[in-house]
Amino acid sequence: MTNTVLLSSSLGLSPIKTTLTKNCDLGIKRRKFCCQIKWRNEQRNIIRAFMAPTRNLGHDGFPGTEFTESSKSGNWSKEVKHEDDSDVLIECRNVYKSFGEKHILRGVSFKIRHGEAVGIIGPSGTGKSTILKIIAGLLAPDRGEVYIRGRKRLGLVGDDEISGLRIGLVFQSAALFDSLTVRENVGFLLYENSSMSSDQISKLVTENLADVGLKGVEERLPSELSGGMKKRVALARSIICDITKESIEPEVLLYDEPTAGLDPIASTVVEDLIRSVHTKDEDAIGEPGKIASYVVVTHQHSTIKRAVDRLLFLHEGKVVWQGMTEEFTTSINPIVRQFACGSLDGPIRY
Ligand SMILES: Nc1ncnc2c1ncn2[C@@H]1O[C@H](COP(=O)(O)OP(=O)(O)OP(=O)(O)O)[C@@H](O)[C@H]1O
Repeated sequence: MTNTVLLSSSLGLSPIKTTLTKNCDLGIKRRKFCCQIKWRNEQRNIIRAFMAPTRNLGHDGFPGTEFTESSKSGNWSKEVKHEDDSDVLIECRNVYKSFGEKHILRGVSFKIRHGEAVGIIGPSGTGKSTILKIIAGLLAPDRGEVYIRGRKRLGLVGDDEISGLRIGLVFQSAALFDSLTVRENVGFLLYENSSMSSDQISKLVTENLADVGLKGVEERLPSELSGGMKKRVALARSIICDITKESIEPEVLLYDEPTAGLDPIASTVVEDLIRSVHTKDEDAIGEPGKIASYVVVTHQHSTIKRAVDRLLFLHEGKVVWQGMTEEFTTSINPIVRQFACGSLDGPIRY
């Protein structure tokens, strides 16, 4: 079984992060808190990936895809036509999620296909991070289903019967372990869960850091890195995998606001990095990326334009619009128009 790299965060995994950070700060070394990590790992995604065959792609990059925006029916969600669904990696079907009295997701449906770079946008508090956690298997929907390569997910990520895809989540904060070096952070799961030697892991860490454009930072502590460098280290940690396994599996990466808090240039670096680890692109050392598909939750226009091809707009618990990135600014959907220009006038109320 292969552990998906799930990174702790201030968002969804606060118990882990809190525990880890506390232990790190107390100077307790990796071996001690690995018991906790191992316990948590059992709840992590342990999913095997099988890459769907490459297909003949249409002009928009997706097989037989056709988008039409129609306001006549009152349904602003795009009609998407596909020849077949054999390349669907993840599907959310009519997903509902409430927290107490707060009904956050109220029938969310969409598909993520092999090779796609998808953005999820929408007003604050509309459930974007929640849907990412549901896709990653960290949260269970109250109603509705999540299908992973056509197989219905039962329960959370620890279920062994879930198979077909490794799903990694890169949280909003880079969430590196404070008292571990960059090398230990990036190689963390391999040190703990693989049969690779320290030398092998060390070499792989250096290669993965090079993939994200970082050199010579292996022995630094996170506190010695800039915000943008931390995000890149987190990205390296999310794409590293055990090379001694028979098949090196592609995976889906979910990014929760990867450029939040970065200056425009650092954002561009991270956006290009997200592109470069995609199988359709090349990483910093000219090799094809390892990520089959990815989903980015973002508020940043630059990230929308630069890092994704297709958008899902979440509002009041539903996908109210979807379309290609270039259609975002020209859409006649009043919700999208208001959001695109940041107007106070329109259907979105704060
Ligand atoms: N574990 C939880 N317990 C209680 N409420 C929660 C929990 N997780 C999320 N929520 C609430 O659900 C709503 C949606 O949260 P979520 O983080 O998914 O929104 P978001 O669209 O990602 O927001 P933002 O764009 O501001 O990051 C919020 O009101 C949040 O407070």
